[in-house]
Amino acid sequence: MTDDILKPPNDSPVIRTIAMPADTNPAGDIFGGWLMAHMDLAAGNVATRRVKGRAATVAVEAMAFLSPVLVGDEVSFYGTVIATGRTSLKIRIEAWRRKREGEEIIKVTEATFTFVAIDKDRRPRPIDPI
Ligand SMILES: CCCCCCCCCCCCCCCC(=O)SCCNC(=O)CCNC(=O)[C@H](O)C(C)(C)COP(=O)(O)OP(=O)(O)OC[C@H]1O[C@@H](n2cnc3c(N)ncnc32)[C@H](O)[C@@H]1OP(=O)(O)O
Repeated sequence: MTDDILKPPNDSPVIRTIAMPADTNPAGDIFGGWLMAHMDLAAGNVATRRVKGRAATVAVEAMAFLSPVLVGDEVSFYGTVIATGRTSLKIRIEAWRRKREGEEIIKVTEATFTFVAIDKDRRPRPIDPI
């Protein structure tokens, strides 16, 4: 097991929430789609701050689910901009779970989202350099 599976990022999470019974699949575990939606939201939040305006998801790279999320888990979504192009940017999102009554934290999934800064007509617009 590599170190990055054992330790979450140092930054504050973009989103931290509790997995609820309404978020489960028929087997009682949390839906993968619930995680994906939160990851998109977290990446969108990071993108919106970076591009100082609207941004749209244009692509998501492969996502593997490493560990199930259970009802009552605290789930934290961390996001980092890893590359910036002319109008697009790539954001790495990691999701980590903590059991309700414990301190152990486990990586659940990770993925790289590509967002495009868009204008009022929903067309790509250049991203300001930092
Ligand atoms: C009232 C408002 C409140 C706001 C409150 C904000 C709150 C904040 C938190 C909320 C956050 C929510 C976050 C949810 C975000 C969605 O849910 S968005 C909805 C889902 N996404 C969509 O509907 C997008 C649909 N796609 C499109 O409209 C068009 O593809 C786009 C995005 C406008 C791009 O148009 P295009 O003609 O493909 O653009 P093109 O010039 O070819 O390429 C532009 C850039 O994208 C890159 N690109 C294009 N396709 C790809 C691809 N497949 N892979 C990688 N890169 C690509 C290009 O390489 C290029 O990059 P740069 O070299 O310029 O850096």
